[in-house]
Amino acid sequence: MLTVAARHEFSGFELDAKFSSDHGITVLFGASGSGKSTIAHVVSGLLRPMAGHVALGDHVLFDGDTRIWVPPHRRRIGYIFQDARLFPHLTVRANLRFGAWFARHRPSADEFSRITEMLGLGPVLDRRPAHLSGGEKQRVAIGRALLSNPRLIIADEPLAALDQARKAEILPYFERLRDEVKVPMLYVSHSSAEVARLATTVVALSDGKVLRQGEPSVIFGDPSVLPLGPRGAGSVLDALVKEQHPDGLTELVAGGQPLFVPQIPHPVGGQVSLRISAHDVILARSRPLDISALNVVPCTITKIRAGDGPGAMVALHSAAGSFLARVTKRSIQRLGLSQGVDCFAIIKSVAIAPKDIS
Ligand SMILES: Nc1ncnc2c1ncn2[C@@H]1O[C@H](COP(=O)(O)OP(=O)(O)OP(=O)(O)O)[C@@H](O)[C@H]1O
Repeated sequence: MLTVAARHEFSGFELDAKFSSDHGITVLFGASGSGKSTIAHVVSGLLRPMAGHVALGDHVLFDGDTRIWVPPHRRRIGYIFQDARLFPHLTVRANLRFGAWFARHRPSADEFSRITEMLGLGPVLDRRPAHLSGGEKQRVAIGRALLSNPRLIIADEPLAALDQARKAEILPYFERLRDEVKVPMLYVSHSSAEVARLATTVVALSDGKVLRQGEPSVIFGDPSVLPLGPRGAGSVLDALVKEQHPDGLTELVAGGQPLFVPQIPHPVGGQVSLRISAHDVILARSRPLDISALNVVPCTITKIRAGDGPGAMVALHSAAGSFLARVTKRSIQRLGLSQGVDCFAIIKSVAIAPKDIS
């Protein structure tokens, strides 16, 4: 369990954040300048805050009152940066071993091959970083962090420097890390799509403070937690794969509600979480007939939040889970939408891309 309470001031910025996280991936999520990296630095020991308390389990890393301060190299924290930061003159194998050596850990041959296999690094072990793709470099950085036998891994925007194709290549490795490796991870991101796929817990930050903490489906179903503005908003639903249809669609079921998406490779019975962008949801007061969209979900409006511009965010509750819909204020008025009103959310199947499903 990671417990963080930190207060710090830079000129013009005040951090006053408190949260705790347990297993899996805890994502620090917020707009640029909200304090994500500052918190990561406090936890890793790169920054000593003015006051607070940081502990990993019963291991106190920092305590302002009792002046406990464990230096970074003694914290047993593996760090994954935006750029992989590998040693250019060392092979992949030597880079991986360096992580272990630096942490004074001697991984067994078994541990080494389990981790290199999990990250698909077998074929590149004898190459130098100059001969690796951006995605491969980042996989080596993940392996190096894991081989240092860490109590916690911090990944600071690990996908930010990669193009879309490389991002898609790396995301499944982080999913495997979350699901198969028992080391908890603190993951810094401002991409809501990334958060929706990876997060076990989201800590939403704004102006150096924790707005809310919770599961992604709860955080993204709340229109008041939009640190990135409406464009990044979307909800996360948990669903089961029900059937693969021969016309290229996969049928999911969420809380008894069928949802059709473009075919995904998951087996029938498998569990997935899917991100639905608030922009891809249309609202209707009555069930629309003769409509091309395949997903029509009965909902009740739980909250409406109007912005300064023409748009508004509508939070909806349905059997499938909580949704967000981005509509205009004019539509809200025209349809007579308000809290407690029943309506139908319409989602185009093709709006849910495979990258939004994990
Ligand atoms: N060493 C420093 N000295 C002065 N100000 C700093 C320092 N480090 C960070 N800040 C300021 O603190 C604020 C929070 O920065 P931080 O890097 O934690 O944000 P972030 O959420 O990680 O942003 P981004 O997504 O852009 O990386 C910013 O206003 C930044 O300019």
